[in-house]
Amino acid sequence: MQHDASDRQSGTGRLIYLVGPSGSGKDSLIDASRERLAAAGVEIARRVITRSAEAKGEAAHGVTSEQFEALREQGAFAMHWRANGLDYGIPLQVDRWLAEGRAVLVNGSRAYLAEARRRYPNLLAVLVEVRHEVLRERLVARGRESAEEVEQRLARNARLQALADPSLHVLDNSTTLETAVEGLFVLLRDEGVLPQV
Ligand SMILES: Nc1ncnc2c1ncn2[C@@H]1O[C@H](COP(=O)(O)OP(=O)(O)O)[C@@H](O)[C@H]1O
Ligand SMILES: O=P(O)(O)OC[C@H]1O[C@H](OP(=O)(O)OP(=O)(O)O)[C@H](O)[C@@H]1O
Repeated sequence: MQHDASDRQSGTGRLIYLVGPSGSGKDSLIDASRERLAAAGVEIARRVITRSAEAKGEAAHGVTSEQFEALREQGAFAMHWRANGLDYGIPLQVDRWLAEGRAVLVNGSRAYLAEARRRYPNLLAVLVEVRHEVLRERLVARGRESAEEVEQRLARNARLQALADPSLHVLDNSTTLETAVEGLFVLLRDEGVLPQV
């Protein structure tokens, strides 16, 4: 049967919707926080992406466009969007975790934020930000995209920055990853996702 996530209740758990420009450090922050998040009972959604399997530095599940389309038709995704010439899907498992009352962290898209909020009205939106000059350096240093793709990502960032959502909680990752991890945990405690220590 085909599912449409908009038909479903979002459950009682809290969705942590992490966004930010490509290269701002979302994946790095998630990786660096993984053990502490697990210990705190926060689940992390594994994205499905039509990115080639050789792509470096990605903890996502890589599929072909045909496989992605088949999964979408089967209703395998709680959310999905297209950006940077790629399809991204968030597995339906997220809704099961939320229904169990668990907090779930998702590496999301800024362009999809309004739709995500419509589906999960109590989501916590967190924006990972870095200074502009740092962003270019990090994208180039990551070495995953071509020079043209890096420019396209920077241009997309400039466009999306203009649409900044005032409800976003900003987390700076211009300095060390440890500082950003600490900031994430402070935010999760301040927002009541995790208990105060
Ligand atoms: N605080 C940081 N200091 C230095 N390098 C970082 C930091 N955070 C991320 N990076 C590096 O920047 C690049 C982009 O990070 P990544 O996590 O892939 O970003 P995103 O998932 O947002 O696209 C990677 O090469 C990563 O190792
Ligand atoms: O609408 P935007 O906020 O621009 O986001 C669009 C997509 O780009 C980012 O993924 P990307 O493939 O760049 O993954 P990465 O940045 O985590 O490597 C982000 O995780 C979204 O899936």
